[in-house]
Amino acid sequence: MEWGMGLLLLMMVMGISLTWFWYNKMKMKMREDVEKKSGCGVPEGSLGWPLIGETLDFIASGYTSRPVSFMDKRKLLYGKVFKTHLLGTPIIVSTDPDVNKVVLQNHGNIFVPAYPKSIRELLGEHSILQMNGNLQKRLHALIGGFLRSPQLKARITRHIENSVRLTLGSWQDMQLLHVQEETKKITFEVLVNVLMSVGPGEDLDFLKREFEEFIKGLICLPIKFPGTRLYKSLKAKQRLLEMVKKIVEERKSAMEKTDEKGMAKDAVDVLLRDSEEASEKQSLPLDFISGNIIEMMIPGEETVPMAMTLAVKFLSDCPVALHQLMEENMELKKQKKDSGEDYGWTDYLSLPFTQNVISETFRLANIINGVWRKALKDIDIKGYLIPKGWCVLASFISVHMDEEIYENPHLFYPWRWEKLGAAVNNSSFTPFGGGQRLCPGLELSRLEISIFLHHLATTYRWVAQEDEIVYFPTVKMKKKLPIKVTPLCNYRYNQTETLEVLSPHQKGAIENGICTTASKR
Ligand code: HEM
Repeated sequence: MEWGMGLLLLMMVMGISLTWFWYNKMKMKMREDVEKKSGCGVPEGSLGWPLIGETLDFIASGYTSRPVSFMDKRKLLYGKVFKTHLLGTPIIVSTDPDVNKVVLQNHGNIFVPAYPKSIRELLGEHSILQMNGNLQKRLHALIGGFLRSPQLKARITRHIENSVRLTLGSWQDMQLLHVQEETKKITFEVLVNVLMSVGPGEDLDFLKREFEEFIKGLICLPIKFPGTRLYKSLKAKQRLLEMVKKIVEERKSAMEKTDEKGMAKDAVDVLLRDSEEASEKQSLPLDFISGNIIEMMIPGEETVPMAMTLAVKFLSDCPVALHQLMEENMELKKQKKDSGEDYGWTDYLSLPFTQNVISETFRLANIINGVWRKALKDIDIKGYLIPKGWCVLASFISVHMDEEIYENPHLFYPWRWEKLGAAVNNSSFTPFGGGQRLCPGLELSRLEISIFLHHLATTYRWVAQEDEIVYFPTVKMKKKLPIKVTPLCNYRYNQTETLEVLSPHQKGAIENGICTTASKR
């Protein structure tokens, strides 16, 4: 028995040693071949252990308060672009804004999206997030044009306001609430409205339930049989597809019955109209439209509520910024009250400090920390060779946390944007990606967050409980950010211009409406 165990152990050791030897040999050969061909070098770096590479170190850094430490360590050893091995793939990581720019600007002939297998399975090959070439460009232009249009922004502003007011209103009677959960209520409803005009009710609840089940499988083991996570998520996608397809079909037959051509009311309308105008060969099949409507929910579903949650977190930790944001928003609220006018979408986006808070939140939060691409051919960028077939991670977080670009990069300091100028997407600031895949939801996201912050800051004061940001697999608050709120009419400014809590008696004496008591004017 003992002898048998010994032999087994010996065979295992020999097996591992042989694999290691073979692995290194392949690695060297691959590198020599490519370098010989091109005359420039594959970036330096280590591929780590067989199979797992450096994945454990990468994941471990995602559970610390400095997820960028994985990149920083290697940047020091090998330079701004290095190779490693993550999540089962040898990969070249770029922390250099110029290299990232080339990767993002490429028109799909050198770099194509490369998601992990579970994501690929769930998206399907016809998803805008995976497809390449003319069809991606066409879909991107249609959706981007619709989401950026002033008509949509004007209409959706009313909708977002209602949704925000309803949610904030429900906070009055809550002892403790979780910002991460509450903000999702607002943004999911807005997203579904923009994509397919489904309002509150049973259909919305069904979509929310099934969508949550669907996205649980985005990062999981790519094993597909009854009972596995991936299988359950694919089933949820099927149920979602049935419902969305029904909506699309009903809309199409309604369109055929009328010649009326007003403004498209949602993404379903946009895609159906484009199909109607296109020739037979180019028109988009209904299954394709339904699938893409669901897939477009993925980038919008968690990102916006997380940005709102993190803005609340950063502001709670920085009372000076919170005070300035409140002042600015109170001023707008007073103007609107005095003039009796409704808010327009431009009102929300024209508050400079609030916009700087939002940019700083995006820079620090890194909700999408980078994008993965695959090289279709050998390419040399700034003297770094990226060989055909290799994956590239254009790391946004490393650029956003680079102290050569941002002074004190780990500090929440919205005032930096006053010096840096308007936070437009450029190669050093890419929370929404760039190039031909630049997020079409960029402006809508900023508008939603601005409206949320305005109504929050002019309705409540809050105290946040201790909580931490976790960065892996996606950015989240460990405890969903619990806060206690107090309506702002319970406060007023005292002579030292700080807010003080009013007694019930003082409060009762004020008849001037919910927030005017807090205003200094
Ligand atoms: C804070 C909010 C958001 C962030 C940080 C964000 C970030 C991003 C990033 C980085 C990309 C580029 C992916 C790549 O290059 O592979 C992207 C693409 C995309 N986003 Fe967003 N996004 C946000 C909100 C939204 C919203 C609200 C929508 C929809 C209403 C949306 C729809 C899309 C779509 C359809 C794409 C794919 C574009 C294409 O490949 O052509 N996003 N987003």
